[in-house]
Amino acid sequence: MTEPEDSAVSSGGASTPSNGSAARPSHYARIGGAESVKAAVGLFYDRVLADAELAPYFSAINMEEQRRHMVLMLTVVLGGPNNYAGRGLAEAHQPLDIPDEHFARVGAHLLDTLTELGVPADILDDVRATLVSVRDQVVSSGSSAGV
Ligand code: HEM
Repeated sequence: MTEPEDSAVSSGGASTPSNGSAARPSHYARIGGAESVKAAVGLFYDRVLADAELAPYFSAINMEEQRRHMVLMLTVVLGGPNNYAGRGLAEAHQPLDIPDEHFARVGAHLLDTLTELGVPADILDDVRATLVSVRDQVVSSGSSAGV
C-alpha cells in the first residue's frame, strides 16, 4: 500500500469521497456515525453555552433546532450523508456580527470536544481545515481581520 493522501475535506465541507465502499471508510463511519455525531454536538453546545463570551448569541435561539442543524452539518463535513437543509453559513451568521475572536472560541470548543471524545488526529486536522475554510462566511465581513 502507498501513502493515503488524506485530504478528503478540502474546502466548504461538502466534498465527499466517491462512494466510500472501496478503499477507506468516511470519517463519519470511523467515529461511529449518527450517534457519535449527536453526542459530540450535544457536548459542543454545552461548552458553548457555558462560555460567557458566547452564551449571549444563543439566548433567543431554539437550541433543539440548533443542535439538529449542527448535527446535519457536521455529518456532511465528516463525509456522512447530506441531509442538511438549513440556511447557508453566511446567511445564518453575517447578521450576527461575529468577530474573529468569537469564531476562534467556537472552533476551539468544537476541536476540544472532538479531542476529548478520542476522535483521531487526521479527522481533527480535516475539521480544523474546514473551520479555516468557512471562517469568512461566519465572521462578520465588517470586522477587521486579525484583531
Ligand atoms: C465554526 C463554524 C460554525 C459552524 C459550522 C456553524 C454552524 C451553524 C449552523 C448549521 C447553524 C444553523 C443555520 C440555520 O438555522 O439555518 C448555525 C446558526 C447559528 N450559529 Fe453557527 N456555526 C459556526 C460558528 C458560529 C459562531 C462563531 C457563532 C457565535 C459566536 C455562531 C452562532 C450561531 C447562532 C446564534 C445561530 C442561530 C442563528 C439564527 O437562528 O438566527 N455560530 N450555525
